[in-house]
Amino acid sequence: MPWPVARHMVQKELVHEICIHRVVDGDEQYLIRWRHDDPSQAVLSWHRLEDLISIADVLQLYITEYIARLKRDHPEALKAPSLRTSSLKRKSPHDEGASRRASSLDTTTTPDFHRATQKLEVYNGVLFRKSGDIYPHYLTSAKVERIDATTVPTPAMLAAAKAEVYEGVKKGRKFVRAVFLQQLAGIPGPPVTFVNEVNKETPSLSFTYIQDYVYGEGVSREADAVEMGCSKCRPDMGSNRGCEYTKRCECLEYATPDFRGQGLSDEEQRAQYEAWEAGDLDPKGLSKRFPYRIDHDPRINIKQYVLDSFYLESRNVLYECNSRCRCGPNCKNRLVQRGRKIPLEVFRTSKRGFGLRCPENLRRGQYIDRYIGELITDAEADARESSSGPEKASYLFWLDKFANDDGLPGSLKTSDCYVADGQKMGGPTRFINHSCNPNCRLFTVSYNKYNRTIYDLAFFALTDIPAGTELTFDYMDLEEGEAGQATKEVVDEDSVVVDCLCGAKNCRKKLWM
Ligand SMILES: C[S@@+](CC[C@H](N)C(=O)[O-])C[C@H]1O[C@@H](n2cnc3c(N)ncnc32)[C@H](O)[C@@H]1O
Repeated sequence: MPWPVARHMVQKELVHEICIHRVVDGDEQYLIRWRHDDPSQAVLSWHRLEDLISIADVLQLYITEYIARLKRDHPEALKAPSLRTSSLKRKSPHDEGASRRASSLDTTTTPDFHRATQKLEVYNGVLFRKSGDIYPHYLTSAKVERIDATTVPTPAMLAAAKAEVYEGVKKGRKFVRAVFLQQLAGIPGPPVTFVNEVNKETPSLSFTYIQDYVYGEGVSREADAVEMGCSKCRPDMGSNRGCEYTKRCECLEYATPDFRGQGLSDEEQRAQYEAWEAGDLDPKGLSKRFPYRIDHDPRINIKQYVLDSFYLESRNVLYECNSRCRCGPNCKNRLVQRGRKIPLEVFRTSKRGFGLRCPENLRRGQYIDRYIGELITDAEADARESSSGPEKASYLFWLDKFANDDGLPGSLKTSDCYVADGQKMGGPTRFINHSCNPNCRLFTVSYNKYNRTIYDLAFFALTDIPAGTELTFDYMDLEEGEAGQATKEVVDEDSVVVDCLCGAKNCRKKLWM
């Protein structure tokens, strides 16, 4: 359900900050400082929550900082009964209806967007309204109430805000929560719900839910010009005749070869595989391991395609068919591209911020969702990483699977690789936390064997995962033998140290080693 159209919203680009709040006749109001070249002359105006939908992220930041200050300066204020008698009831992760209900707007706390903004107190200017938006207008007229904007919030305003203590932002917090639920409700596919039974926090609203990569500056999809589909496969040809006849499917040309059924001993098969991995064996014309297999879950008698065990235990690339292929839309070599099929739930963990889980049982090899974000260049990723804190590393994924891969055409240098940055935009998988003993893994999925720079990152379940279990993956995902090397590289750079709180027996104690 989309937001009801607000008749009057503050123009986000023109807002400098929210300075303070107050409660008037039970209505929470927030004082906006509008942008102005001269800070002392800035227009200031009080607004009710319904005006603030376009700056709900600014409101969230204001409330978060206000509560942090209260916690520090007036811890007794947070012991007010209102905080303890939380109205946030536990919603069962299995009760889809409850979560759905929660995501529709609560009319007791959600402002009436259709109510016109009534008379507002404005200093240093006036407000005018155009196409549903509110703009400030600086005025020098003697009739306009003037204030030195640099003295705001005044001691009287601060005292009023303090007197209200925690209660003063209660509706604001609910408003922020409602906006977040609305964001989740806008994600296509099975529901993505939200539960927080730990505290009253809401995930950041400074995040845009997108459905595919958003290309940043310097990122181009050029390589798609050479995209080719398989030409010898035919629609609905069935097992061992369509793309599953992997010797013939051109999309699978670079997929993992299958040395089974050729009378080779296990050792010979392994030697062949190692030769292929080292780039010493041309995969052309060899049978390939098909990426997906049918899985039958006897508990619910459902058959579905899951990732083949061999791939699940490796980190090999999954090659799927594409829109230019002759095999057609029913081809079994299309799973990730069909999108998420499972519901998800964002929830508050006790020590690691928010996390993600699935309210249904997941089968080993089951596809979960993609990791998406803004696609940026390697240079831009380096710049963003060095200008932010260590947290940044958790959101950057280098698409470097094919870097320095001399065995394949189109191999590239790491500096030519793109990077998916999921910090400001992405999907619900941005909430997946790290574990040193994970139950999911991120795989490379290519739809174009010639495009080595842009491919999908897709999460699959590594084990059967019971409903409601937190989904995790290893942020480092080192292959055997890589650990020592990686430790040295990152520690030498002296950059990223975040304590790992995954609690696994084999915990490496650091998120980045
Ligand atoms: C991609 S985000 C995951 C979602 C995050 N918990 C949130 O609330 O938005 C990565 C961040 O989560 C936290 N995190 C994830 N796994 C963790 C772990 N095992 N131990 C400690 N913090 C973790 C760290 O702050 C990390 O930078």
